[in-house]
Amino acid sequence: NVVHEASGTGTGVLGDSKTLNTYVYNNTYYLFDTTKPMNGVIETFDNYGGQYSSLPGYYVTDSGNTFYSERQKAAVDAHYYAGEVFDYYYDTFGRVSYDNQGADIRSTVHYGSNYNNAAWTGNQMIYGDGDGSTFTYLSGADDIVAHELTHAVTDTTAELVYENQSGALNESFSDVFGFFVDSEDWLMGEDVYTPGTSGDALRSLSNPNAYNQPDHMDEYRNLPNTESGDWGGVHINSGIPNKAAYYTINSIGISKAEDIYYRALTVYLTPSSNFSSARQALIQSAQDLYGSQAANAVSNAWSNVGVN
Ligand SMILES: CCCCC[C@H](S)C(=O)N[C@@H](Cc1ccccc1)C(=O)N[C@@H](C)C(=O)O
Ligand SMILES: [Zn+2]
Repeated sequence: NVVHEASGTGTGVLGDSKTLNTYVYNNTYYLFDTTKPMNGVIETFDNYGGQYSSLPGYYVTDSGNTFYSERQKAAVDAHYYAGEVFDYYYDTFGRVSYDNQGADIRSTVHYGSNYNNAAWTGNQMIYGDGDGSTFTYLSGADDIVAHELTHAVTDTTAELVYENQSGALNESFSDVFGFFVDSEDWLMGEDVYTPGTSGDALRSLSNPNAYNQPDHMDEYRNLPNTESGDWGGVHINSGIPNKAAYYTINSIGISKAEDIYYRALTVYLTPSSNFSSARQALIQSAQDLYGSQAANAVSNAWSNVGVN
């Protein structure tokens, strides 16, 4: 409520300064954003690598509403970018939080030990610190935050099963909306990937091959549906739908593409959708919204990656 709303400042993972929506109570400021519609709050926690508690951990607080410490950097970005992704879905599609019902958006930073990953647990986002070589704090990249929060959108809409082709689609939609939120480049995770090396990334939508992903069905990797098989290669075969998205966006533009991807995800896709049914869902969404020229562009994009 308004009497407790406050505006703080923080230093992000990359050393940048950000304004934060905070909450003040008993002279303590919390990373707790109550500014969004439908009473959904955005709240950020630190669980100290699980040393003292499981999830979510402890609210990130500061006595001066100034979140400048090294430890607070990951929380500053997790909090700020969660708000940015909320705003993206609300401003672009009118969607109120990931469930369209104003669900609270909860993040925990400093998860695990040198954890080179981030995830949606089914209830909240978690961000590792990285090992300092492969990754630095993973919440420092807005495309990663958008990737994880899009899993929550997928889980409340298409519910694409996280294995094989439906799982690769699940991963791809998270990457594609990561691009839509951070559409300055086709790279994924570049802001926090290999802090010692510039210009590289974990994945590329424009050139999946550059990071050992297939970009055509001829290169589809039939991996076992096990953890060591990346659940049938969900992070590998996502290169194919990612490349189709690259072609689609290049031919019809970001604005039309994001509407088509959102409609496919929320209206047509189902838990067991495969690449071919995703192609059909996107063609139908394009036809519904923008007619046959856009529908043909989508069809061509998927033909270019060998999916018909
Ligand atoms: C529980 C473990 C599996 C969860 C995988 C999460 S959803 C995921 O896909 N995380 C992203 C993080 C990311 C996103 C964009 C850019 C960089 C990194 C991911 O791709 N993780 C890779 C490292 C993986 O799990 O193989
Ligand atoms: Zn993912």
